[in-house]
Amino acid sequence: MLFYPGLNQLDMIISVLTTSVRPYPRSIFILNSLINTIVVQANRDSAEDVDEVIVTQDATELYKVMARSIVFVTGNAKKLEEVVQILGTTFPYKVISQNIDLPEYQGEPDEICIAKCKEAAKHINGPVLIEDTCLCFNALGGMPGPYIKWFLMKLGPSVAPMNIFSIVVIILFRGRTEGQIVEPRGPTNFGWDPCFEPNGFMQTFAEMTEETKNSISHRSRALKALKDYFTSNADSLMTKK
Ligand SMILES: O=c1nc[nH]c2c1ncn2[C@H]1C[C@H](O)[C@@H](COP(=O)(O)OP(=O)(O)OP(=O)(O)O)O1
Ligand SMILES: [Mg+2]
Repeated sequence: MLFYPGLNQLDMIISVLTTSVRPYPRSIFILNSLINTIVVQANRDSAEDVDEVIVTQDATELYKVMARSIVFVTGNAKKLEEVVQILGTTFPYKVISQNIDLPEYQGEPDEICIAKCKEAAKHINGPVLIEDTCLCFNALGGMPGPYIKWFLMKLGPSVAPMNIFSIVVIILFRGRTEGQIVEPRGPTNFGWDPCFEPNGFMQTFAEMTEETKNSISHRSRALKALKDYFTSNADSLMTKK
């Protein structure tokens, strides 16, 4: 069961993240018992797409490893690249990626994230992490916000200068970076990066090094909150029923 009625939204999402102990696609878990029988569990028919094989003598250890995995569901390769970089090696859960183009929902950012998370959890049948990015123009009352993807597709990364802020909601951890919309400068390989100049910087996101963008971006701020939370609660979350 993925969602529990009666819990608040954050608890619901945390439940999605922590309660399943099923094996995930692209991983094979081998329980190598003391009498040397081997049990292989996988979600796929074939073992060709396997990312890693975990061998353990101990069923408890196996379930711990499985319970510590989260599938990041996104169709956006650049997001994945940044999330992996920002979370680094100290995040207490193993992040496995799955390329699924989830529906673009309508509504407030939190509602969109919850709908997207439920849909992702249906595909994965286990703990998932999703992200939805909003680019909000103050002068337009926050629009296009979650609909920025369609604006980008129709207009490209070039929009009239005006004050904006951007919000990323990752699960329900939020990160926000304020800045200006400027004439596009820098590489055009990631969304609206060329036309977003964060306050206090002379460069657009696109012109910055990855390290600089990742030190101030909406995404890194949301992921820092997520990481802090999961790092300080790793043991209790892992055993939460
Ligand atoms: O740091 C960023 N810098 C520049 N552009 C960005 C950034 N982060 C998201 N973006 C773009 C991608 C998409 O055009 C829209 C958000 O839509 P959003 O639904 O969150 O992303 P998506 O559909 O590409 O991937 P996903 O499969 O995770 O939903 O803003
Ligand atoms: Mg999307």
